[in-house]
Amino acid sequence: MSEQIGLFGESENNDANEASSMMDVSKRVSELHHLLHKYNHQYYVLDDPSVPDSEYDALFQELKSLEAEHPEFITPDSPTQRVGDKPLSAFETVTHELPMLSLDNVFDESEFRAFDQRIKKMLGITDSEIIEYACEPKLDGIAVSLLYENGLLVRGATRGDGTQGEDITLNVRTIPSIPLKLEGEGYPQRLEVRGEVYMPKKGFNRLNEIAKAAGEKTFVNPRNAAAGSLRQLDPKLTAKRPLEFCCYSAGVVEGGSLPESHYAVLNQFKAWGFLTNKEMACVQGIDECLAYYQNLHAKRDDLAYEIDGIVFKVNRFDLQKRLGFVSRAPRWAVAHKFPAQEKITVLQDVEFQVGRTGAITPVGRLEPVFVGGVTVSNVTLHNMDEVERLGLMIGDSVIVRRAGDVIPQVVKVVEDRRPENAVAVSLPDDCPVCHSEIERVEGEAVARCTGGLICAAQRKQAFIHFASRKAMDIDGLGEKLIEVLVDKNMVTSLGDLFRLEAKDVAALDRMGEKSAEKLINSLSASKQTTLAKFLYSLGIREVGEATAQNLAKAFGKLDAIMNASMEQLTAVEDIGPIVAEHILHFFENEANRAVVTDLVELGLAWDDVEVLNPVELPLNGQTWVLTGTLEQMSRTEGKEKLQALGAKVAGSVSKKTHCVVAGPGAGSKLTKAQDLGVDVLDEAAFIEMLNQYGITV
Ligand SMILES: NC(=O)c1ccc[n+]([C@@H]2O[C@H](COP(=O)([O-])OP(=O)(O)OC[C@H]3O[C@@H](n4cnc5c(N)ncnc54)[C@H](O)[C@@H]3O)[C@@H](O)[C@H]2O)c1
Ligand SMILES: [Zn+2]
Repeated sequence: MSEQIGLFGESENNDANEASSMMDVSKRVSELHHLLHKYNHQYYVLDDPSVPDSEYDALFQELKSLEAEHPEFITPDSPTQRVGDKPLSAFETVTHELPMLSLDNVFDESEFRAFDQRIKKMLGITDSEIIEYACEPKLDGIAVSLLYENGLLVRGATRGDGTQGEDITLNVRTIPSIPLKLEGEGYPQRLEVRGEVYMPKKGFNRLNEIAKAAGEKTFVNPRNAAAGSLRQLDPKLTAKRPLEFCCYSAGVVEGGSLPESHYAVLNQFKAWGFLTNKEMACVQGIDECLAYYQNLHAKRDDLAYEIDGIVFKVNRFDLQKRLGFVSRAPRWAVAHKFPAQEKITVLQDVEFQVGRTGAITPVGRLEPVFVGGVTVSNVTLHNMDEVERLGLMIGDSVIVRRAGDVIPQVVKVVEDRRPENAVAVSLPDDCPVCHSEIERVEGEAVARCTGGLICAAQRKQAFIHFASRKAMDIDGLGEKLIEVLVDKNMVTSLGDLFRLEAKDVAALDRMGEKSAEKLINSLSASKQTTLAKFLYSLGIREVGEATAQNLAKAFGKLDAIMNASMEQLTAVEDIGPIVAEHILHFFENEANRAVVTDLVELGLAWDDVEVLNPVELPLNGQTWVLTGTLEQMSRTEGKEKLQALGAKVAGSVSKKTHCVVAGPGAGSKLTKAQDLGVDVLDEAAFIEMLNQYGITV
């Protein structure tokens, strides 16, 4: 470059430009060193990467091309010159007798063809000649070396920094596919077998489900799960993890010999009891390699384990020997990577959707990102527990994963990229569709709209349930007809059904005068019902037939149920605090009450049943929230005491909250209470109040 600039003769200016551009390069190179060292440490040592591989690979490629243009910046400690990272001293150190290297990557066909050409050039063969390649899936796990002496497994080690790894003998011994003793005969006295320890997808999903259910940290992907599981200090933990080992090369060989080609060696290993990959093949030339790549790419999602590309190796050992190595990788092999399944993007917003059953689902709006073969711009965040578990804020950079046909997921927040103006995600107080209050029952992950009867998002479901056989049993009013009536806005509220006129119904597709007449008649006949059926037909959450009957028997009158307190409701057979809370929420909603009144005015009727005497309680009609840690009692105990006084205990603060009890460590709920001007009690004041009502702690 300097020569060229010199030729143009614009020396002074260009020298200055060049100097400053060299400064820029130098600065960027050291930035890249810093970042890649950090990511290496997180990935190889901590088994907890903060960025996806695609991000790492892009930075690595950037450094490689800067170094290619400016070789003066290549230093021995550059990440491009090294393998992995030095492991921690938690395990004994193993010095590899032969270094364990990495692989060069290519990302597209032209880079791959360039690799083939480079090899041919080095071997001094013409372009028309063909090289034999061994093809294997690139298993996404962790490289392991196994040493056998006289056929017995004597040592297992991680790759570490390629020169020194960790002694994980006790851990590898727990992996069923690793033979403790070689089968058959003819093996060298000392034999090092290398391969990948990985976690098949099924086991990975199960492991994460268990962790999620326990509210624990989940693994981002099977690779990190495998690495984390293998490097447990307690081999009993490793033994519980579903790990597999698949061999892919030999290391040290003494006191014996191996076949002359890579493919033959792997087949020999298989005969000695190792698992080899079923997909491996030996092909002639680059075009067959590309066909193999396409074929396996198409099968990628159906494989039982995760792969992130294909490894192609020159099959003949004599050729491998002539090609040799560069600092961190052999020249005779390359990994052709698949498009990334994990990418970083920005969470621009979180919106809340209402499902057919009223479930409120937070949905992340993403800066569109191409991942796993599609552009993803929305991602379900499932529920608020999940949002909290991930620690998500709007504005965050997040890792989005889309593997196979599994729906895209946010798997992690890239914490050190959180902008200063990041905004907490909070559940709205009201349903975005009908503006009814959203309830989030303590202990339940899913929040719901309480406007069951009036919420357009839930309307069809509400009508279908209302008309069903065990509810109002309206003959001739099936799901299809309901869909049409709702879509045409002929009914919006349940009462509208009884205002339908035969002539309007008869005008609908596939309805004649006769069937319209029949429908109107059965609607009118259904009006005489029982209190239990009527209650059931309202579709209150978790109020099934039996609960509806118990309610009817216990209260006798609809009014009494509509105004019942927590204490009265939980006194009813089989009604616990959660169901009681659903009933309370339902009838607290003015719109729901209006629908019920409308139906009664339209003539829905039933005979009264004998009544229980209601009890009045001091906190009837009040909603309380507990947050932070209580020291004199558990949160559950606090909740039970409040309920015993007739209060409802909710999981989130809204303007309808009567009072918040805040212990140490209270966070966003306390802030929200203060913002809304809701009363706040500390634990001492709370206990004092309980005492006043005769409840001792
Ligand atoms: N996300 C991060 O922060 C982060 C950090 C460091 C590295 N990485 C990822 O790791 C890669 C570099 O890791 P690497 O140095 O282990 O190299 P590599 O994964 O690119 O390739 C070498 C490794 O491939 C594995 N492998 C799987 N199947 C194989 C087969 N059939 N034959 C031979 N080897 C096979 C072996 O473990 C071997 O050590 C990067 O490309 C990047 O994607 C990510
Ligand atoms: Zn709603």
